[in-house]
Amino acid sequence: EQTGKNAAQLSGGSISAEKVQDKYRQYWSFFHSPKQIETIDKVPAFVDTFYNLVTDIYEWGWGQSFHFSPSIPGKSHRDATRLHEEFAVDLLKVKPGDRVLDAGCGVGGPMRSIASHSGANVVGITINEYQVNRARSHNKKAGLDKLCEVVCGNFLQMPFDDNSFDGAYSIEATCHAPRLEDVYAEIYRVLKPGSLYVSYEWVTTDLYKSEDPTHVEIIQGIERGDALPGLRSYYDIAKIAKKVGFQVLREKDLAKPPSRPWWSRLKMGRIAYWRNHILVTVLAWLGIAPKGVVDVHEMLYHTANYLTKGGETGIFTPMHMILCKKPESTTGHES
Ligand SMILES: C=C(CC[C@@H](C)[C@H]1CC[C@H]2C3=CC[C@H]4[C@H](C)[C@@H](O)CC[C@]4(C)[C@H]3CC[C@]12C)C(C)C
Ligand SMILES: C[S@@+](CC[C@H](N)C(=O)[O-])C[C@H]1O[C@@H](n2cnc3c(N)ncnc32)[C@H](O)[C@@H]1O
Repeated sequence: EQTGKNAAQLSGGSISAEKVQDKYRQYWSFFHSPKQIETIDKVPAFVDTFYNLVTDIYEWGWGQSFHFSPSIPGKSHRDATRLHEEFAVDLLKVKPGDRVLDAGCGVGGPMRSIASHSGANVVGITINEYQVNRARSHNKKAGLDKLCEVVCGNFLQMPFDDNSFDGAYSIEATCHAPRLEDVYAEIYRVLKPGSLYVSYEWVTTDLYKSEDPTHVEIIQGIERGDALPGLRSYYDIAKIAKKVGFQVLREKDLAKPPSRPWWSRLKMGRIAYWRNHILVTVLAWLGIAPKGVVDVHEMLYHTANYLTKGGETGIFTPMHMILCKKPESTTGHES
């Protein structure tokens, strides 16, 4: 992580440099014609395009774990991130040698902490091929390629056998699914009976009021800057988990006090964003970084502001935790 991306290596993921700007326009066209985003089967391709555009900037400006965590006084962001990841796998009660699924693994930051902490074998899946290559290379560098495997695929139709995992987790990833029941049903299918699944969900909280235009603007800003087909309410998560057959063991918004704000890291970065903006603009002007990178960086800057407002107003959380169990006997679903 310390020797990660530098600005001169910014790219458009698997998109060739000259097409980055077009792909950025295509990304926005999803929001300009809402019908497209409602066409559920187009969402994975739209999410893939998004991650081609942002993966390098995320790694460069945030690190290898593409998620938030509550800040912890006296601890670095890196340690706070790792503890948030270890908390997830501790809930799963897996042992060394068990096989654990990471649904939506990014470039594998969480996978590596979780494998080292638990000794379990982690299999990650991501829709984005560029992330697969980055994750594999990081796993190798970290000496964790024996414990960590990465597969390119869609978590709505996973290339894994039924009942083949001893545990599963998803960190800030299932928010990209147009219908949460589809990804939860897939995770349910691949888990062995009696195994646990934990997810950190992006949701609107009970403070969100759909009749308040400021609230609507913040939530739309988050959706547009983060490739989300539509944020769900916290209220729907457990209902959907039960619908696909899970027993819900625990549910908690990990952002609520006494947790410290997850958005303070975003707020503190204001000066860094300006420095980054200048750097990206100069690199694009010199022809070193692809042209569209400047637009993508600007979009992320605005997204950071919407996310901060979502955190400050309390109408949004990126860490609504749900812990589920696939029953030992799977005949008949709970209502
Ligand atoms: C879970 C998801 C991603 C969450 C976060 C990892 C990212 C959300 C917004 C991102 C960022 C915003 C501002 C960028 C800044 C302008 C740039 O200079 C450096 C990178 C940023 C800080 C960037 C880093 C990652 C985020 C915090 C979603 C997609 C479901
Ligand atoms: C915000 S990133 C989080 C990554 C990782 N969990 C982390 O915390 O670093 C969301 C991830 O979900 C993946 N994803 C989104 N939709 C997907 C889909 N339909 N199938 C597989 N992966 C998907 C993205 O490719 C990305 O890797």
